[in-house]
Amino acid sequence: MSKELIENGKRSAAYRAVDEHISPDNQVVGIGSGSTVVYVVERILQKPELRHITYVPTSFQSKLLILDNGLKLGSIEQNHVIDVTIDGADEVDDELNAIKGGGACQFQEKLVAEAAKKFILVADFRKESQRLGTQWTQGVPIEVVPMCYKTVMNKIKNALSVKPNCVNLRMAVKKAGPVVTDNGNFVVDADFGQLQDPASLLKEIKLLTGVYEVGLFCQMAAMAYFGEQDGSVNVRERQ
Ligand SMILES: O=C[C@H](O)[C@H](O)[C@H](O)COP(=O)(O)O
Repeated sequence: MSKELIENGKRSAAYRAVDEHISPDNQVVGIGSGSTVVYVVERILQKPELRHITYVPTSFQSKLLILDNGLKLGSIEQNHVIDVTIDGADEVDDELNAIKGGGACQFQEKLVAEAAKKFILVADFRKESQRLGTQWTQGVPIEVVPMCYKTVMNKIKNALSVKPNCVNLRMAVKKAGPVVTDNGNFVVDADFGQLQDPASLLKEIKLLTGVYEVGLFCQMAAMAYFGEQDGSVNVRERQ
């Protein structure tokens, strides 16, 4: 798969979503995390009429993206109501359920998505599927409080109605030891194969003591934009 095709896909999805959902009437906009959202900010910067807007980040990466580009930074404490949040995804199904957290940002992302009147997903063609767990096979990202990571992993293996194929503590790449999130927690990736009922699985995992947030965003997005290999953008709308 050429990197150029993937980047073009991310860019075209992000540009279209900004064009259709962020307007000068907006006061507060949520900025997701990850590599696709970089193109969201790129498009915003091309529109001087969007400069007055306050942008609320969903991670340290997204905060830097806002600050380094001279946009107005806001916080969720100051802005409980957000006009629209645009974010990336690791996989999105037919009903606009999404797996998120490939970059370990799912907690703040969910917070900012929930505060938004409209939540929009942007992704390249690799993220589009009929059923979650088809394209994204690394597992559902689950943020856990460090002292309970072992007990949570055991409960995921033994106490849920769906048995996982494997459960891994996510390890850092350029640091010894586990990934540490922006909230000081660890991430466990639990592979359940294709998900038959993501909403029920989300509820079950969320109830485990020590779970901080689950990277399943069920029925939250209003629309998803996928940048395709031929340069077009496929738009899915929640029914
Ligand atoms: O934790 C990370 C986020 O959920 C990202 O939005 C997600 O991983 C998609 O990232 P990317 O746009 O880099 O594929």
